[in-house]
Amino acid sequence: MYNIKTYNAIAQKGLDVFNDNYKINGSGDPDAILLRSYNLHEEFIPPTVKAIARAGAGVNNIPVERLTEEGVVVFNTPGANANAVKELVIMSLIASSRNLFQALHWAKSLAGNGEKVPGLVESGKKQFVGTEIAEKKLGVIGTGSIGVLVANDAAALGMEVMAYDPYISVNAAWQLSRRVERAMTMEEIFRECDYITIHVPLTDETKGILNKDSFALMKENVHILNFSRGELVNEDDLEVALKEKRIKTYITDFPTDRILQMEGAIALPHLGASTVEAEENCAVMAAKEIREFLETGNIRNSVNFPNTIMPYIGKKRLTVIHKNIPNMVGQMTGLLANHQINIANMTNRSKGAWAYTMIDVDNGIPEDVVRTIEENILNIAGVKRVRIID
Ligand SMILES: NC(=O)c1ccc[n+]([C@@H]2O[C@H](COP(=O)([O-])OP(=O)(O)OC[C@H]3O[C@@H](n4cnc5c(N)ncnc54)[C@H](O)[C@@H]3O)[C@@H](O)[C@H]2O)c1
Ligand SMILES: O=C(O)[C@H](O)COP(=O)(O)O
Repeated sequence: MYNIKTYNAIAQKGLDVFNDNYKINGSGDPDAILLRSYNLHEEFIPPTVKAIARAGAGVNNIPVERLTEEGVVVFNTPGANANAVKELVIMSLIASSRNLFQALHWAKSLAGNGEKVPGLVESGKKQFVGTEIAEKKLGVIGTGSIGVLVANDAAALGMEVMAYDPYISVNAAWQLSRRVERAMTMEEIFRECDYITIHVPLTDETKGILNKDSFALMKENVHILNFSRGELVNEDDLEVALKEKRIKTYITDFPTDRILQMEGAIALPHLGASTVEAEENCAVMAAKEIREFLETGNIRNSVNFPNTIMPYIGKKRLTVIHKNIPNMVGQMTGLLANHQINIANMTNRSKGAWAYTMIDVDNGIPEDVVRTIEENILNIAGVKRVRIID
C-alpha cells in the first residue's frame, strides 16, 4: 500500500488514477507528494518520499536541488496546461489593446444612474478607444509548450510575431508556424515589438530578465504580458517604467501588493491554469507519473533525473539512483555476478551529475540474497537510493 500526500486542490480525475493500492493523505509518512503551487521550500519532506509530482509546469515552489541530492525524483506535467494559459494570454492581448479591463470597471461604475446610463455610455466611451492587434508586432520570449501556442495563434490573428528561445526543443521548433520570425537576441524583441509576452521558467538565469535595461530598449507604449512568474520582472524598475509611461500596460498573473497599486498594471489572480480541462490534464498526468515510478521504477517527465523507460515484464527490478561517475554499472553487475544472478534486462541513463540504473533479474532469488544485494549496492560510493520492485 502506497501513501500519497497532496497539497492544493487536485482534480478528482487525477486522484481517481490511484487504485486500491493507494491511500490519499493516509496516516503515516508518504511515499510520494502530489501538489500544484504550494511552497515546499520550508516544508519538512520525510525520507520515505521517493517522488514529488507537480501538477503543472513551474517547479520553483519545490526545492529541486536539495531533493536531487536526496535522490527524490521530481516530476512536472509538460504541456498539460499550455492551452489554458495560451487562451488567457490571447484574451489579455486583445483586452489590453482595447482597454477592456478599465472599460469594464468604468461601465460598472455607472450603475445607479437609471435612464442616464445609455447616454453616459455613449459620451464616455471615447476614453477607451483602443488599437487592433492585427499587423502589430508581438515578441514571444520562450517558445516551449505555451510560447509556441501563443506565437502560432497570434500569427493566425494577423500579428507579426517574433520569438526568442536559445534553448528551443526540437519538438517546439517543429510546431512553430513558419510565419514566426526568429529573434537571435532578446534585444531584437525589446526594440521592435509592440507587445511582449514572456514564457520562460523562473531560474537564476531568468530572474529579473525584464528590468530597467530592457525597458529602456522597448518602444514607447509597449504592452507587457507576464503569465510565467512575478520574479521575472524587476518590480522597482517596472514601477518607474509605468510611471514614466514607457510601458502602457503590464498584465500579470502574479500580483503583489505593490503591483496592485501601480497605475497601468493589470493583475489576474494566477488564473492561467485554472480551467477544468487543464486541472484535470495536469492531475491525471502527475498521478500517472507517480504510479508508474512507484510501481515500475520508470521515470517519465522528471525535471531532475533522466527519463528512463524500460518495459516492466513482472521480473524483480532493482532501481538505483546514483552519481554519474565511472564504473557504477560495473560494480552493480559485478555484485549480481558474484551471486550467480542473471540479468534479464538493463538500462542506464544520466542527466548532469546524476544517473539512474534499472536492472531486471530473474524471479525466484531468495529474499535474504535480494536484501544482501540491496545493501551492498547501497554501500557503493556514489549510490543514493536503491529500490527493489517485485
Ligand atoms: N500562469 C500560470 O498559471 C502558468 C501555467 C503554466 C506555466 N506557467 C509558467 O510558464 C512557464 C513556461 O511554461 P511552459 O509550459 O511553456 O514551459 P516549457 O518548459 O515548455 O517552456 C519554457 C521555455 O522557456 C525556454 N527558456 C528557458 N530559459 C530561457 C531564456 N533565458 N530565454 C529564452 N527562453 C528560455 C525554454 O527553452 C523552453 O522552451 C512555466 O515555467 C511556469 O513558470 C504559468
Ligand atoms: O506553473 C504552472 O503550471 C502554473 O503556475 C499553474 O499553477 P497552479 O497549478 O497553482 O494553478
